[in-house]
Amino acid sequence: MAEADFLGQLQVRTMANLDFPPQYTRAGNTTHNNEVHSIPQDEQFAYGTEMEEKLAPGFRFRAEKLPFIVYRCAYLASLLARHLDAAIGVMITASHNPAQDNGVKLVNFNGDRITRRWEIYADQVINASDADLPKVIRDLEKNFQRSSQSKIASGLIDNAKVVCGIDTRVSGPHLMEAARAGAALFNVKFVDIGVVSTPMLHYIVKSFNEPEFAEATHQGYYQAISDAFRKLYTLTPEPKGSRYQPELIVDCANGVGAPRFRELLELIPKEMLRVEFRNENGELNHGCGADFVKIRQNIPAGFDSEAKEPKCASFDGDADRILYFRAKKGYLYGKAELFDGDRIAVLFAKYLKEQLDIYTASKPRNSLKMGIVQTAYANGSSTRFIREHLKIEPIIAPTGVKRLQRNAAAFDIGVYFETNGHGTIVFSKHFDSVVRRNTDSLPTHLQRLHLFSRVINETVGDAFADLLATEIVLRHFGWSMDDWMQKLYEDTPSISFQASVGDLSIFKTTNAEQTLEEPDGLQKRIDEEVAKYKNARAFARPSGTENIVRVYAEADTLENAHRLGETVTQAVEQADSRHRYLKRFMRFQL
Ligand SMILES: CC(=O)N[C@H]1[C@@H](OP(=O)(O)O)O[C@H](CO)[C@@H](O)[C@@H]1O
Ligand SMILES: [Mg+2]
Repeated sequence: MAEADFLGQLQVRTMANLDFPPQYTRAGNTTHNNEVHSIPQDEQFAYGTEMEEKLAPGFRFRAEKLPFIVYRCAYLASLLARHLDAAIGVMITASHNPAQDNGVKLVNFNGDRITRRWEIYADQVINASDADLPKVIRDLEKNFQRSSQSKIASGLIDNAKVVCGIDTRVSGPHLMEAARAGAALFNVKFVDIGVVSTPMLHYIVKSFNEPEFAEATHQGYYQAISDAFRKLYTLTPEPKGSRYQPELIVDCANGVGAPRFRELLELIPKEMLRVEFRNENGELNHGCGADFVKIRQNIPAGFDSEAKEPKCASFDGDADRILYFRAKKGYLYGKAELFDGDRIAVLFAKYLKEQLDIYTASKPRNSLKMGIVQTAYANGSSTRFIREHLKIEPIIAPTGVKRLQRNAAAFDIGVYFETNGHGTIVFSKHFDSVVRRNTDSLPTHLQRLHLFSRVINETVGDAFADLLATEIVLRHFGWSMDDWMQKLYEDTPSISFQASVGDLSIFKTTNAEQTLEEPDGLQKRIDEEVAKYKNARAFARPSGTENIVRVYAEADTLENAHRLGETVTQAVEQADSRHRYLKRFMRFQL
């Protein structure tokens, strides 16, 4: 098409006569059960926030709000796809939240989150009134007209596409149609990849844009990860006296883990790994799933609480988090003993370090640098183990996986995990050039590093990939669950509290959220309390997702951790009331 024609078309298309399907407007917003659920213009939304990034970017609400939001988000994805001439992802999920909720987030060309600039565009597009939307869109498109035109004119538009996935919620298929309509607004190809885990969507988007990475389909993802697992398995003989068990039970949270992980496992022979599935078809995230297990420290629904089931793992609803657990001995009411994100991270790091040390011994000048990133919530014993036994200084990053990932990206091998089980490993270009080469000609330790890096989903934390990686490493060490619990470190007793406060903004932290700069005097009080206990640590930080201050405390015994946590919570609440009192007093004075 001649450039002038295209320009003409684009101008016509982006003038105010744009045709929006009424069911995806604010006024006509229609839900999956065909009810009109209008969204008033004064209801405003935030994808990210202007000042500070949201911890969980995207939109997440009751599903009935979402049709018009998904429509507009998919339009924005199509604009980005056209601008970059690349595949862009739209994931429709509300993760571990209740079944009635849903959400949407966009995935950039490389499998990463979209940039800040695009988060701000998302807010502009979603918050526009129905009447203003054509103008908002036209103004936005002006910024990209040149790049889109020159690519189109030179015939390079073929890579632009919107790739959309949903989780298992009933509202999903309807929202998929809203996304299809949104992408059609800009005539961009739409690829419906159906019910997938969030990490599969990230992986498939990256695969579309880097065809050498993997084939961009469900099967391509299964194939790439299971191939690496099988090859690594053959390079991983079990040590003498091994107590490793190649079987476990998985809590699927009644989510996407059930159908998709079953398919992945079809490519792994039963003698390598046997998985029994639980919670496949019930109510999503209800009494089960990684978030439930972590917060309640309870055995999920569908599991025998009498310790008959030795090795269990739990996914969340969209399978981007994983925890291992087993029934805690001696508890009648189904308490769970957790093998959390910290323990998984340390297990991976110990394995990787072992392979790396062999490499470094032979090539001292061409070393690969490994780092481990945790948050302040990481159990103090895990941090000490990393420092003292692995001889690596762990980095403590502020809460939110993207912040961990950013820190991890500074290393050749960057392991990052949140305690709640969301994490993965990222690898540098230098790692690629040294390790990800023709596998067969490499010495065993490098082959292992290569294959391990392929079992892992480096785009984002992935419950399936993290499970397979954990099993390989347990087999490598010949470890049972007992060994995994006892041979690394013993968790320091810890407890979390929530303080409800009037104004979150008076709590200002520094030092990766471990120290309070404001309100004045509060940190000094916390320090004085911590000093009263052995092996103790405590901090308070405003949550980034809820209107509460979270308090975390650790000490030599659970009773002491509890006492410390309680005192710190009281101190936080007192600081809050004092602030409220002063504010009222000041108003009175004026
Ligand atoms: C203690 C805790 O679990 N915090 C969670 C929670 O953040 P808060 O800022 O603590 O509300 O939600 C985040 C986003 O999902 C997650 O990354 C983080 O780990
Ligand atoms: Mg999730």
